[in-house]
Amino acid sequence: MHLSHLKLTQFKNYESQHLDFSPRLNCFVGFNGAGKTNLLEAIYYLCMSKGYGSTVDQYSIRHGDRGARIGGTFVLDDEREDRIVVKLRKRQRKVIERNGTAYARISEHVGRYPVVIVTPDDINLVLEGSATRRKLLDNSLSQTDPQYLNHLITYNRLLDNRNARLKELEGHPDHTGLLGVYDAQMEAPAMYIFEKRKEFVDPFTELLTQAYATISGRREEVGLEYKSQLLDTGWETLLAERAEKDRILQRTTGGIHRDELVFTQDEHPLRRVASQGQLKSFVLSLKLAQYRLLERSTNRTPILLLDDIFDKLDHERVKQLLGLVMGSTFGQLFITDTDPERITSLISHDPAVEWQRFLVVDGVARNEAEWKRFLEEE
Ligand SMILES: Nc1ncnc2c1ncn2[C@@H]1O[C@H](COP(=O)(O)OP(=O)(O)OP(=O)(O)O)[C@@H](O)[C@H]1O
Repeated sequence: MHLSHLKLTQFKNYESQHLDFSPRLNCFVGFNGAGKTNLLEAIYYLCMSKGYGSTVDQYSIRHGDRGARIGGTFVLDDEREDRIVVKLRKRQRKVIERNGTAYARISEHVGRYPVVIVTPDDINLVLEGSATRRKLLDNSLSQTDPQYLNHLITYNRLLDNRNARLKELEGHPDHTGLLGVYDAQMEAPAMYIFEKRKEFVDPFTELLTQAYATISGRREEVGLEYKSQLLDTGWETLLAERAEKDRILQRTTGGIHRDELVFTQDEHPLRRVASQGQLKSFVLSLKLAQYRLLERSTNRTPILLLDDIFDKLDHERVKQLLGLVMGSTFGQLFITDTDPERITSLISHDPAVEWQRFLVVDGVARNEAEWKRFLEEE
């Protein structure tokens, strides 16, 4: 599977942009702030129906405009084409269409066109709080199981309602029984998510170990452990045990929103024992394991987006990573770089790799032939 075409209208710093891509490697080259990452973001929108990280839909609309449109054509393995359009409008629900028909639920879209993004911020998977690691779980499982995403959306909505109710009560007992209603409604989504997260760990760890050995060539054994309050107790008991604490703290202290993934190196907490280099290798391995897991579960080759890897990763690791992902077992790649020569020198030794380089200047991206024509016409 690959993305053959991208069409942007009023998206971030792009007014109007059409791009045709290579099925293998595509590089976006340009100065800082030119709009390279915005192109990766647009591709991510097409696959995941949203931007990555903390991107907010409203801020993806070009300043001063009232709406944005991202259109893309995916070519599937049997040569069929799927046309996807994401429409963002100020203060309105976003609409996603597949071959001209809008989805009733956006969760029906996620997972059809699997994607993995590698960014310098990935190091936060190790350094920051547990929410970033739950996102890794949720991102992977949402792409492989539409039910998972539906349950997650339901759970988060009920959790918000429950927390709002606890605040409203200001530490007093709930005589209306509303909290009990939320508790009962949360059980099915919570247990579904818990079971899926538990099942995720073993196959993922195996892929992680393989990826780490390839990237680092080292002997340390890396792993991960899933921690959940639900491993020790059932849903009803958990909430009953925490009822008093919840009332006093005015928030929900038990549930799958408190789950944690613990990363280990030779059975020690990774963060405590790993060197900087080992941390970076580990984080890349997480993403490559995610890639393989998605490939296996969706039966499609995911799209791989590599953002800013040259500026933040050391040269050796970048070389190793590129050598790996340009191999025949990977699919379509999109890479950003500020230096037009660097990427060329790294990949030009492999004539088998079909690639396309785009120069990005202030919200305009063109391949080399297009730039030449444009400059001749000027
Ligand atoms: N909603 C928006 N409307 C207009 N411009 C926007 C909008 N959101 C972001 N931008 C602009 O997009 C540019 C940032 O683009 P992007 O992050 O893609 O740059 P980049 O080429 O990846 O840079 P770097 O090399 O620094 O990562 C900035 O100039 C920013 O002002």
